[in-house]
Amino acid sequence: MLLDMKQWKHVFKLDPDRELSDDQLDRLCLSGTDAILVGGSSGVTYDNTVDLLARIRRYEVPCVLEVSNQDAIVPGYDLFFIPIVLNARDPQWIVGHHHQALREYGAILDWQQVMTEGYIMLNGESTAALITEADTQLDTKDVEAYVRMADRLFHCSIVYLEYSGVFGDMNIVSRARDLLHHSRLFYGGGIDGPDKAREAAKAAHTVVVGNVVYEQFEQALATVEAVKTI
Ligand SMILES: CC(C)=CCC/C(C)=C/CC/C(C)=C/CC/C(C)=C/CC/C(C)=C/CC/C(C)=C/CC/C(C)=C/COP(=O)(O)OP(=O)(O)O
Ligand SMILES: O=P(O)(O)OC[C@@H](O)CO
Ligand SMILES: [Mg+2]
Repeated sequence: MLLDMKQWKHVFKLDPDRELSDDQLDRLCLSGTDAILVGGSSGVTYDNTVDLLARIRRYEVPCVLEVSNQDAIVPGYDLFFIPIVLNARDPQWIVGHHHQALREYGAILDWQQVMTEGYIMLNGESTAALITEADTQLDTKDVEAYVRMADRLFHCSIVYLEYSGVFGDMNIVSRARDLLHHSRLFYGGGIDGPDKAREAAKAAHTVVVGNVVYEQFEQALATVEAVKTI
C-alpha cells in the first residue's frame, strides 16, 4: 500500500497503554480520519503495540507506528515514524536510541516505510518533554531555527510541533508552516474538540488528536469533521 502522508489533515494518536472499547475503536477507524498513529511516551510494550495493531487492522484506515521504545518495534504497520527530539538535552533522544535500533534493524529495513519526525517539544510539563529533558524555554527565533534545521538540514518528512497536553500558540505554528520547503507540519497538543481542531488545522498541515479520545470521546470524534470541512 502506498500512502501519501502529504494529503493527511487529521490523525488520531492512540496510546497502546490506554483502554478503548471495540465500539470506540470502530467509530474512530470509520470516522474519516486520515490515519491512526499508534504511540505514547510511557508504558508502550511489544504486546500492547501488537494488540492495538491487530484491532486496527480490521479497518482500512492507514495505521502508523510512532516508535518510542526499541522493545516495541512491531512489524506489520503501514509506516514507521521515527521521532528525533531536536531540543532534547540528552542526545539519546536525538541519535542514541536510533543508533542502537539501526544496529539491529538497519540492514532489513524497508526505507520507504520509514519517515523521520523532527520533534520540537514546547510543553515542558509533558511526559515526553520530561523524559527527553527537552529545553522548552524557546523564543520564536529558537523555534524557527529548529524548524529550518528539521526541514532544510535534516530533510525530515515531518516537523512536529509538540505541545502535548496544552493548546499551543497558533501564531508560532502558522509561522513554522510558512517556513517549510520539504517537510510537512504536524501540530499536536490540547485539541479538546472541534473549535481548537479547526484553529490548529488552519495553522498546520496535519493536526494530531490524542488525549481527548480518552477523556471526551464524542468531542474527539467531532474533530474529524471540523478539520475536513475547512
Ligand atoms: C522488520 C521491522 C520490525 C521493521 C521496522 C523497523 C524499524 C521501523 C526500525 C526503526 C529504526 C529506528 C531508527 C528506531 C528509533 C528507535 C527509538 C526508540 C528512537 C527514540 C524515539 C524518541 C525520541 C522517543 C522519545 C519520546 C517521544 C518523542 C515519543 C513520541 C510520542 C509522543 C510524544 C507521545 C505523547 O505521549 P503521551 O503518552 O501522550 O504523553 P504525554 O503525557 O506527554 O501526553
Ligand atoms: O494528547 P494531545 O494533547 O492531544 O496531543 C497529541 C499529540 O501531539 C501527543 O503526542
Ligand atoms: Mg498523551
